[in-house]
Order: sequence, then structure tokens, then C-alpha cells
Amino acid sequence: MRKPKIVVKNLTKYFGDKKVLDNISFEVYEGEIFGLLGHNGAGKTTTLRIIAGIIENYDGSVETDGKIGYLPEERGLYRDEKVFDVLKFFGKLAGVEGDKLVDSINYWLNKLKIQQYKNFKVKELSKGNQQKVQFIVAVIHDPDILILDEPFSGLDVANVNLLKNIILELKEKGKTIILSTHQLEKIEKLCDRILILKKGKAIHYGTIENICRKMAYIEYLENGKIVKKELPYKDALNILKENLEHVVKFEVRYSLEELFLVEE
Ligand SMILES: Nc1ncnc2c1ncn2[C@@H]1O[C@H](COP(=O)(O)OP(=O)(O)OP(=O)(O)O)[C@@H](O)[C@H]1O
Repeated sequence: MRKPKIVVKNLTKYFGDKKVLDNISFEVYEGEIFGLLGHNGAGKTTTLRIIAGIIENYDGSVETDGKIGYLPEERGLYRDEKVFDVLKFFGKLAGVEGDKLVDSINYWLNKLKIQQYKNFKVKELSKGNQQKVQFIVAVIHDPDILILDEPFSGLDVANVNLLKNIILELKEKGKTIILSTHQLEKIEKLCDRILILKKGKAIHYGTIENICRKMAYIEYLENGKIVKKELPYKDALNILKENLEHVVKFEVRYSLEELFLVEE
């Protein structure tokens, strides 16, 4: 049995009269990357803020087991201070001291490829690099559970990949990661399981394979020309059988897109 590190049961949250979370339940296991998906306003940030302990007033129960690191959606750092000093400040706040803190800061600055900005003021950094500093704030105290609200927003492709690899490495180390995004293509290959929120309701919960329609991408030769198609798995399989010697490429894919984008 895998150990749950986050257990959310019947979570309901109102802001005034407005119900923004409606009876949400899910678990996140140790060593798992869990994705919260949904359009703007679906309730992702509210869910993460509750798990992080920032919002305390809600119905239902939320249990976490371990030290938490949190990357908020609204990034906020001391802009006039130097990167190193900001990290030292937040590290101390999170209970890390002395050489251990300095080592941790340097480790993460190198890892995120921003060591050269160590003595720059935060405001002198690009938005993407500021975001990396904020990410370091979330991991500086070596948390067991990492809560990342829209970690990829504002990053270019190279940095999205850099951060993805770091998240995968943290998972390998047994960390539990929950992240939110409204850009499903960013997490399709990253998350072990997902929860799709729609207007405060959980509409799908499980592995991407179970939630999504199984599709296939196929490339085959027809009359000397290459035909490229993405179609339902079963149909692709038929083409594969009929054109076995002409098939160049066959890949199984999962279409989250359709399901995610459907509006009532
Ligand atoms: N402090 C607040 N006071 C009142 N309403 C709020 C507050 N915080 C969030 N809401 C409302 O709750 C709903 C859910 O917001 P939330 O930020 O959780 O969604 P989200 O899925 O994270 O969206 P986004 O991708 O835009 O951040 C929205 O309708 C939002 O306007």
C-alpha cells in the first residue's frame, strides 16, 4: 500500500455566498507527482492554499504528513534585496541555518542555472529568473511535500524543461509533489495522477491513461506518400494491421485535450 501524504476529504469552501470548492476528495501518495487541472477560476489555487495551510476556514478535512514547501501563484519577493540575501532570509524563516543554508542556496542556484545572479537585486532579474528564485524559496528547507501553483507559467521552453527535470528528480528522491496548471500539455507526461476541477467540482480523478481517450499517432506510406494521422486507438490499430509493412511510426497517445476543453 502506498502511503498517502495528503488526504483531502469532502472539501468545501465558500467565499461569501459563492461556493468555490464543492465537496472535493482526493489523496496524494508519497513519491507521486499529482496535477490539479482546470480553467481559470476552477478552484486550483484555493485548494492548494488550503493544503498549504494559508486558508484555514473551510468545511471538510485536509491532512498532510510532512514538511511543506509552497510556491504561491502570486510571486512576491523583496525586489530591492539581493538574491542571496532573500534566499538566506527565507531559509532562516524555514528553519535552516549556517553552512547548511549556504550550501542549500548554492546547490539550488546552480541547479536552476542562476548562480551568476546571486548578488543581483531581485528586480534586476528577468521574470523567469525571479520565478526560479521563488522556486528555491519553496525547496530550500528540503520539504517532504512540495506544493507548486502554476510552476511553469512565465517560463520559456528551456526553463519549463529544466524545472520539469528538477521536479522529476525530487520525485525520485521520494518527495510528494502537487502542482496546478491550466496548460495541460505542460503536465501530460509529468503527472502520475491528476484531478480535473471544473467550477469547484472534481470532474475526473485518476491516471491520465484512465481518464483520457486512448489515441494513436500513425505514419504510413500510401501510394508512395507518407500519411500522418492521429486517431482513436482502435482505428489506428486497424490501419496498422492492414498496412503492416508500410507503417513508419506508431505511437500510443492519450487525448486529455478533448475532455478538458469541453464546456457545458
Ligand atoms: N480571497 C478571495 N475572495 C473572494 N473570492 C475568491 C478569493 N480567492 C478566490 N476567489 C474566487 O474563487 C474562485 C476560484 O479561484 P481560484 O484562484 O482558486 O481558481 P484557480 O483555478 O486557481 O484559477 P486561476 O487559474 O485563475 O488561478 C474564483 O471564482 C475566484 O474569483
